[in-house]
Amino acid sequence: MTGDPEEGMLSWDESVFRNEHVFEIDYVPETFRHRDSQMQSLTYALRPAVRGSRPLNVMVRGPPGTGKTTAIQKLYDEIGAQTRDVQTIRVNCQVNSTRYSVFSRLFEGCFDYEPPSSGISFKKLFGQIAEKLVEDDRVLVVALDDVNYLFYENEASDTLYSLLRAHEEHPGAKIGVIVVSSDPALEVIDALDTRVQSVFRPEDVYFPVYDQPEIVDILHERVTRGFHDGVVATDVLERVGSLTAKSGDLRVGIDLLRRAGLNAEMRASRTVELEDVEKAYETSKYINLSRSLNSLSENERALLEVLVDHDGAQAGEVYERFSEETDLGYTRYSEIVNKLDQLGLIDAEYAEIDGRGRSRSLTLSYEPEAIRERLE
Ligand SMILES: Nc1ncnc2c1ncn2[C@@H]1O[C@H](COP(=O)(O)OP(=O)(O)OP(=O)(O)O)[C@@H](O)[C@H]1O
Repeated sequence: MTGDPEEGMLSWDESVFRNEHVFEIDYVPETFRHRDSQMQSLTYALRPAVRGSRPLNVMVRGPPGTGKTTAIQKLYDEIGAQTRDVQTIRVNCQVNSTRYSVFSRLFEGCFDYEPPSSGISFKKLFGQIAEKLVEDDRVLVVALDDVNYLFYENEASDTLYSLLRAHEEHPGAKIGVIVVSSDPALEVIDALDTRVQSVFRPEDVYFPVYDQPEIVDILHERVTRGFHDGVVATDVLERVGSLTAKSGDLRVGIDLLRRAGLNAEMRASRTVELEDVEKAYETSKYINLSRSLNSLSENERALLEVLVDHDGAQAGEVYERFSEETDLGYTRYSEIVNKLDQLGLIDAEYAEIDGRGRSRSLTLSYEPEAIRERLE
């Protein structure tokens, strides 16, 4: 960047940011407003754990970017400040999407090191975790964050069943489960096997999308902490709020602020202007898409790549192209189609084809170009 001594211009070693870190993905906000009733319900459910008893199980639901993960983090911090007798672990099911890998993560949380990489049976893995809990007389609270991913892999029922029946196979083991789902189309309870339904009666805690005034209020605090005084004027913040309210995903707003700040710096400006926000929105509005794409396996991405060039084609035709790229059979292919559909990346709709019965047509939910760019 070229230095410019003019009034209102940034010199090369200046920044509009006071603390850019507050816009990063892993930043835990100091204050957590507009979620009092949800925090109360969660506290109520987990209180028994602090007294050494098994807590109530909880089902947390709500669209992406509505504060579910942050609520769990806040709660875990509060519990940690109260007692050492509760082991709290958050499992990101986007990353750990099978029962075995969920329990590997629990093992790591309990022992502070990873389970042997040579691989031990699930039974052993589970046994060691349970033994450790009983030995240390600790209650385990497991949050299965983005649990919808376990459903997409057909692993949810087995995972929950093991967790919920732990005390039967391992007397004295006390485990509470918080399942967190961000898929509005997923009826968590209905999607579980009946054997799990009969033992899983969770407290329901719902996180609705924030409305625009709430979004502006929350983002105002980020602006104060993240930018120098006077960098973001009220009308600019209001614009960020209204763009964010379109999806209700707070991540869009946080990303928007950061990118708009960078755009201002690019112009060597001391203030963020509306044009910086509009330009940033072209990228920030896809933040959820980028997140979903990052969680995909190679085969899942390969299918999307085929679809970018065959948007709207029939499933059979797409399979032909897909099988040229991979050696997967039709059953596995169908499973991937279903997963991409559930993730909201594609729309797989049955349609009549003349004289040939029903077939699915596969349509991308985003512009093909937006997907192509983000797959590269
Ligand atoms: N009330 C709030 N106050 C301050 N920041 C918030 C608040 N709610 C959410 N955030 C911020 O918004 C971002 C998204 O929140 P979070 O990850 O908790 O959402 P989520 O509901 O778990 O999303 P997903 O379902 O996609 O995992 C985070 O950066 C978080 O810090």
